[in-house]
Amino acid sequence: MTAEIETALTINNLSLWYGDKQALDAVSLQIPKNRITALIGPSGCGKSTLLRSLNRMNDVIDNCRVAGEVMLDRRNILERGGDLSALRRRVGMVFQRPNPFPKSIYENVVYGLRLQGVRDRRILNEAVERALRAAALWPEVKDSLRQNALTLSSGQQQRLVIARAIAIEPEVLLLDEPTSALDPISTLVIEELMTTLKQHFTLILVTHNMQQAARVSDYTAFMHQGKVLEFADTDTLFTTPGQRRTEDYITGRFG
Ligand SMILES: Nc1ncnc2c1ncn2[C@@H]1O[C@H](COP(=O)(O)OP(=O)(O)OP(=O)(O)O)[C@@H](O)[C@H]1O
Repeated sequence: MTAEIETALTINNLSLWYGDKQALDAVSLQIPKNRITALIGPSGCGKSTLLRSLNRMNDVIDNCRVAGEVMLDRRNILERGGDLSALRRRVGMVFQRPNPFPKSIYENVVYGLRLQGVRDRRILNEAVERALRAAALWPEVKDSLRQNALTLSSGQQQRLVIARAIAIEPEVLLLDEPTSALDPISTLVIEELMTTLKQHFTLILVTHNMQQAARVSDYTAFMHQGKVLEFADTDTLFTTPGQRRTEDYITGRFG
């Protein structure tokens, strides 16, 4: 990685077990700031587990044990006793299926701000417009902010969920297969959106779609059986992979 690129998150020797099953095995990665990093690899290799570790979503799973460090600004976010809501304000997450709340478009976007105690109507209005513009949804919904979010199409719902995540201005946005439930046109809209969002946020994207990883990401980590086998800038990883397994996977020979 070139020297001028800052690091948003540093993962040191991260291992994770679900009961006796080891799902992550000594993962170390430096996630570049204001870039898109894709996590790819065959089903069950640990992509979602790694992503979910970065805002401690695995905490709720019984029998889940972690070792290692995830450093965000020189603090290990895995330390016990850390403030989880503060962490999730800094590291937001978007899931495979759009999951807006059954509330108005407006209330979805201001949800996190209201939790933080923001009441000033002007601040909330500005945040709604800013987040919806950033999520490329404003022109479509600006006249129907009081409409129930569940009346939107799935592609619009996913952009709304992204607006909800970015309204509280996290530093890192985790995206777990954010387009796998969408049609090709909505997928392209979200892919374009990701490339504009990286100006303000660090994005980490789990995807099964090799073309998507190649199209949108700046860096790619190839995972296999809980390990990161290869991490490189996306062009290098896709054109001249350093490992035989990476090559076999990206050319469709396994996985
Ligand atoms: N809650 C859980 N309890 C027990 N085992 C789990 C749990 N979640 C995941 N696993 C196991 O951990 C391993 C890694 O799973 P993970 O979902 O992280 O992989 P993945 O690469 O994201 O897979 P996919 O591409 O299929 O979504 C798999 O063997 C999976 O079965």
